[in-house]
Amino acid sequence: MTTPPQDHNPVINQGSTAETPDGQLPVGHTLPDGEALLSVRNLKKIYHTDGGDIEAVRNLTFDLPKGELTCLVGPSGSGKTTLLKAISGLLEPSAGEVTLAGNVVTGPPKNMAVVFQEYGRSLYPWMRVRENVELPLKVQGTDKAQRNHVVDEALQAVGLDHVPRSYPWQLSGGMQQRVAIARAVAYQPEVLLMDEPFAAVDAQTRADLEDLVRRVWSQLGITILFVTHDIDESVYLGERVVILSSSPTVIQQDIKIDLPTERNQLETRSSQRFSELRHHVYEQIQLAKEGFRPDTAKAQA
Ligand SMILES: Nc1ncnc2c1ncn2[C@@H]1O[C@H](COP(=O)(O)OP(=O)(O)OP(=O)(O)O)[C@@H](O)[C@H]1O
Repeated sequence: MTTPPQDHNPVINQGSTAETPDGQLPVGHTLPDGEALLSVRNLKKIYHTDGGDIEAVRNLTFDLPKGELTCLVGPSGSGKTTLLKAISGLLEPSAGEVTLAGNVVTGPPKNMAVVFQEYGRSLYPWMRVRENVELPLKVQGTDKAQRNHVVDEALQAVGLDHVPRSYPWQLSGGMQQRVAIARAVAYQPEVLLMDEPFAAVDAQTRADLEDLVRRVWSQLGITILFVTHDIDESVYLGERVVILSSSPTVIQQDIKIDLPTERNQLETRSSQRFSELRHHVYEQIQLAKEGFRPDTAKAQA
């Protein structure tokens, strides 16, 4: 694997001193002007609670180029959801900013869609599958002919074109999550954020949904940021894995995943490279859990 060029000026470098495999990207690296679709700059989030302030995210910087599938992985409670909510405009950052296609995010942007873990709560039970998928397009004012076309395509993409008239509660958990993905895809977002979307489904369904996400990504060219605490999932899915430190979170490492674009649950997961990458990410998460912090390690160096 070749090490990518490191000539992007880091705004900040929260870099890890831990051993890393080839292909590690400079932490906190930024892309030249105009190359990033999504930019996170010095993002900080402090929750003010009765029990005191909780700093969840600390001065985090990274870029997502258009069309990349990136996984964010970190220990439980590290701040993954907080970061995703701030990126999606659902949570106001305490400092720093997020820009999407050059525009500062101050609320949920039109060209972004989010899929959450709780598919059961994200679908309207009184609406049929088709109506659920169609709803955001209706709200957006898309005309009926175009809506029909886009909804058909989205249902087909997730393999649910045979149940358009079912209600969500008539479907399995995995099928409901596919409806949520179809709805996000039908909306034709530039960026799709996914927050542990498969945490509540069984292992076999999870594997199918992972392949579905990669298929949708390669067919439609959407930029995807996928949050997970599952190390294997992050390596299998991502073209890049951003590892978060424990709370208050900073980027611990940023790794390019040099597995083939065509992935297969059996072959890819049993390949030597998958095992090496998985091993590396696992070690980093263990370090994070033990309290290793790239920012303090650097200060002490
Ligand atoms: N609404 C809130 N008010 C106060 N503190 C919060 C709030 N939401 C999250 N936190 C705190 O911020 C930190 C990060 O939480 P967050 O849910 O973002 O982590 P996470 O990595 O998504 O966790 P998990 O993997 O367990 O879902 C934690 O210390 C959490 O207690």
